[in-house]
Amino acid sequence: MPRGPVDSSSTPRFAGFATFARLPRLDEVEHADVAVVGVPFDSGVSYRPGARFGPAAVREASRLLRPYHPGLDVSPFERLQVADAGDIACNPFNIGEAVETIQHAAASLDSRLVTIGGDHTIALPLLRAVAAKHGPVALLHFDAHLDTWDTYFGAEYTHGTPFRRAVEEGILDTEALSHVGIRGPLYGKRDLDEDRRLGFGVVTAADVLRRGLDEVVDALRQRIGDRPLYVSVDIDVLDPAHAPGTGTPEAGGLTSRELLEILRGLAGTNLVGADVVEVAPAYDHAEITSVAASHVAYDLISLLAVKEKP
Ligand SMILES: N=C(N)NCCCC(=O)O
Ligand SMILES: [Zn+2]
Ligand SMILES: [Zn+2]
Repeated sequence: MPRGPVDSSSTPRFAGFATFARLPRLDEVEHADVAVVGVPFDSGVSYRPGARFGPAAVREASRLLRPYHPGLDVSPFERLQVADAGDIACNPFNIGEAVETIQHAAASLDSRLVTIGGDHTIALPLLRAVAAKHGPVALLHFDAHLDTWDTYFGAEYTHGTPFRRAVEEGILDTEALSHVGIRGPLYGKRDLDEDRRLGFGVVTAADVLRRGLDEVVDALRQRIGDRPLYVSVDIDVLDPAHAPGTGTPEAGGLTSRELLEILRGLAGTNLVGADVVEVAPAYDHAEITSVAASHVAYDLISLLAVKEKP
């Protein structure tokens, strides 16, 4: 029987250290099927800094999560041993070194990972670690931004470039790459052409509105099939009204309800790892963004649990 969260009906949920969802720490359990790990790194950002404080904010906001997920009909912490692995400590002054550190720390954890960022740079080393175990993976990328740009100021590893690097490195299955929630001004039309050339399909934020959730989910599921799937959620996929606490906000985004419904539509896919990135609490209000991110992480864990359902 897995060790679950602290019981909030006997110990007030606002008391004690904040682990994700009040789960045990990794060193308190023998083995974890799923580990929640923080990566407090934001040296790859192109605008507002502050996502280094994301993991701590999401853990704090996750105190109110409860153990049963009615939408997916699963108690994820009963079905799987889930534990909080703490933070990967990486060099804030050397992005290349930080990328290596994150890759090796992720690879050394013997659990499926749900990672809390940190800026989007961290998706690259996380994907490297996943691909080392599963081979090239399908990618479902929720974001306002393509994040397939080439370089910023000549830098290869930034929060706007992880998925171009990942395609170049051959760690993504280029038959099954999708962005969801794309919107906002670009540098030029070429951005879209190059993104398409890399193999990505785009579901814009407007598509979610106009085509509707069921059609979007069906199209995404068809593209994913039964391939091993990595889900990367940049919280700025949400409208700034739903996620003000982020570094590169863009108007016209998804509601948190739409995002959670799309995630729930992924039940039964072969999810192998996920991240939630770009929570920058200094720009947040009333924990709007970190609450949304904690629910996204909870849904991702629940998807992993549903997958294991007999
Ligand atoms: N990955 C995030 N959040 N943002 C990328 C923005 C890149 C830019 O400044 O154009
Ligand atoms: Zn973004
Ligand atoms: Zn991003």
